[in-house]
Amino acid sequence: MTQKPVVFIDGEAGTTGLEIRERLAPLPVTLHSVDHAHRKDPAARKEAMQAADLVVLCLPDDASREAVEMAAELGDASPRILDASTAFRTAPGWVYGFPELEAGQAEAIAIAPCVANPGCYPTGAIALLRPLVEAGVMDAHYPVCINAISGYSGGGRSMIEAHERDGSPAFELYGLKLEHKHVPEIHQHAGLKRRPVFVPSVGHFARGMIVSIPLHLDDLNGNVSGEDLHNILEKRYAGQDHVRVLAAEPKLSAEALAGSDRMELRVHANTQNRQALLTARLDNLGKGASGAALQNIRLMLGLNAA
Ligand SMILES: NC(=O)C1=CN([C@@H]2O[C@H](COP(=O)(O)OP(=O)(O)OC[C@H]3O[C@@H](n4cnc5c(N)ncnc54)[C@H](OP(=O)(O)O)[C@@H]3O)[C@@H](O)[C@H]2O)C=CC1
Ligand SMILES: CC(=O)N[C@@H](CCC(=O)OP(=O)(O)O)C(=O)O
Repeated sequence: MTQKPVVFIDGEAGTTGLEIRERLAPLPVTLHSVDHAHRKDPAARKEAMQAADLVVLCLPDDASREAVEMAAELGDASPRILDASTAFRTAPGWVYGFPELEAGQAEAIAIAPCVANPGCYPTGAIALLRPLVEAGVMDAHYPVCINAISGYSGGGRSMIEAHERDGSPAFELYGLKLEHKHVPEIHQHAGLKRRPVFVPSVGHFARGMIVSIPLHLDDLNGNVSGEDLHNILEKRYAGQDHVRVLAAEPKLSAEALAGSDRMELRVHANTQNRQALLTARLDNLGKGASGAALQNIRLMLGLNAA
């Protein structure tokens, strides 16, 4: 009998770590943990890394960078790494953990030593934009503006605690310096040459997300209709379990996919006004974090039949 691969989740008590742990429970892997009291003890974490085939980092960015340095010090005993933070998503040498990104991406993830799990907002934005840029319909210099709303679990333990006490706003725009940490990732992996404007917001609901991108159809190439955009996305994601391209709806609730690992893409168009709105709906903790992490873990450990 072959041995089960050993997985260590560094940050397993956090919001993302706990969700990954739950999703791993039914899979043929051995989970290696560090005693809660020692969860920030570098020596204990390094020992756990040494015992693991795969380390999943569910930590703030700086702690992730430290963990990667720690793993590198193990030399030949260094485990493979899946990082859920923002730290390495545009870093050379790291594979971007979005299996649906393009042909060959899932295969690249399967053999990569280091994989960066995508951000929640970028997952929606890149899924909508990249196929249009690659099809030549959207110029890479198009002035893209992205609006998004997330459930408060997107802000991790501290934001969850703040919202679950009294007094958190029902709806809040943030990132108003227009330098949110996800912009470089969207810019690079969507294939854009011009930096997009990104306006995130958070609502007083636990989980769920909508990313929406308004477009002027006359500023796209090839005199395209909303139906053409839908067809490009539909063809691109045909056969993908986690990404569905669906018909436009009159209304969208951000919470509808809470608890799911799927993402829904739609094109809402007004033919007469030559305008369209692209939308991606997902769970920030599902396809936006732990669900995507599980897709990557399965690929990295060859567990897709399990
Ligand atoms: N929440 C979300 O929707 C998403 C989050 N992510 C990313 O996942 C990562 C984790 O986020 P999230 O789970 O939300 O955050 P949380 O704050 O909920 O969890 C972070 C965990 O890391 C622990 N931790 C902090 N510093 C260290 C350290 N030096 N060594 C070991 N453990 C440490 C924390 O412990 P303690 O609480 O005791 O300090 C906590 O358990 C972040 O990089 C985030 O960007 C990615 C996609 C979506
Ligand atoms: C509501 C909220 O605060 N959301 C977080 C994004 C979620 C996150 O930190 O995760 P990833 O970078 O790993 O996707 C933020 O805007 O910083």
